[in-house]
Amino acid sequence: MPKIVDAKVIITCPGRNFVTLKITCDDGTTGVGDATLNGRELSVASYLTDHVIPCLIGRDAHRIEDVWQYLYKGAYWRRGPVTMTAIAAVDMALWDIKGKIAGLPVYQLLGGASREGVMVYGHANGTTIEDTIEVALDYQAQGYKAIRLQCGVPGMASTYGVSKDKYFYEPADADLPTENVWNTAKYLRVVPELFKAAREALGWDVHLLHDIHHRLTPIEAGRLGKDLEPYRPFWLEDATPAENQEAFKLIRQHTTAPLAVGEIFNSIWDCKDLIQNQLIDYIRATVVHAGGITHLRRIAALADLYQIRTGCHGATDLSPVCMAAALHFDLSVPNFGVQEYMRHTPETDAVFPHAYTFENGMMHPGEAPGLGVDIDEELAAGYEYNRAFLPVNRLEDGTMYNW
Ligand SMILES: O=C(O)C(=O)C[C@H](O)[C@H](O)CO
Ligand SMILES: [Mg+2]
Repeated sequence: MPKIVDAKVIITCPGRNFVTLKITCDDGTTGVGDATLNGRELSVASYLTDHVIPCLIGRDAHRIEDVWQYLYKGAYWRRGPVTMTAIAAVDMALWDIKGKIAGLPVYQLLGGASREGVMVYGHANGTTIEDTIEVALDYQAQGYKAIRLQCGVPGMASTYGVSKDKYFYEPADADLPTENVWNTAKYLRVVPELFKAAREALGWDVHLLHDIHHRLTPIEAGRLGKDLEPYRPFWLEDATPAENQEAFKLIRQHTTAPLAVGEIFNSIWDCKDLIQNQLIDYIRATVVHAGGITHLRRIAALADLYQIRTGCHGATDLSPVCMAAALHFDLSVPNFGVQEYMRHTPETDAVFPHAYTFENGMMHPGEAPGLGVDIDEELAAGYEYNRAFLPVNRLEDGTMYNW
């Protein structure tokens, strides 16, 4: 058995913060797992270093399911983003080790490829509708088959999804949270205009997505869904906060726009009712925040019973380690839908050398044994942790709102 003899947490900031777990076995095999929880990074680092790593030393690295159950049930305090991100990091690292020892890419251990490649969507953003369309046209020219459209809202200084850079979206940007301002009525006017312009410019052969980022009430989301139906959206993402899973019933009663939710979910219990009542079409839970490959497969298996497909979150705060793990999962899972792909900066790509590739709107995890991604520790050490927060959002009268 490959015995775990060492594990450590590596924190680095090649343009943004990433937390990585690296596990070493007695035969020298190493595995990596992403443990990044945007804006709350150090809590997971401490959870791993102070509470998980001591329990890993001496264990059989091949017993992935047993280690998962040991960390989940053994914590007593189940679920929650910090716990589940820490478990995910261990899980990813153990799949990486198993693949390396077997001499196989992880997707082969998950049952092999169910498709030739993984369709990804890019994030096209701009201050105005025209700017956004220009970026979307560029994505289309690069071969993207699916594009998420986010534009500024006239009369509002800033909003989710619109960054200073056309191609890199990075919301965590300050030593303390930035304050955004929100006006639902203004937003509801601009998005149908954006989709109308996009269909005129991009045609009908490309999937168009939109992220509402938890900002509408269910009835407002129903209204927006109806307004967008003529433009055939691929999905509306995070239409309303999902703590109350029943809320999605109301949206469903009013629109046939497909619904995607789950990037902040951390366990199957967050989406059980949404799935079993067929209130969504895509589940966006991710490898890093929802308990690793092991738990995400369980969520996907439940979703498959109800013809719900996967659509994993893949923003820049999910490291290349998570991206690699997601691609192995995506390639193998029967009910794959789409994968988000926000490219990382060259500095991040250099710290995390990886085998995955992008070509013509499709990605592939590559054939390297394990996850096919590593961390260059020397390079990582050159980028010191830099505290950053996600923004907060207030209504125009100052009321705290959903970001
Ligand atoms: O990429 C997305 O869909 C997002 O909603 C981005 C998130 O705001 C971001 O990953 C939070 O850390
Ligand atoms: Mg989102």
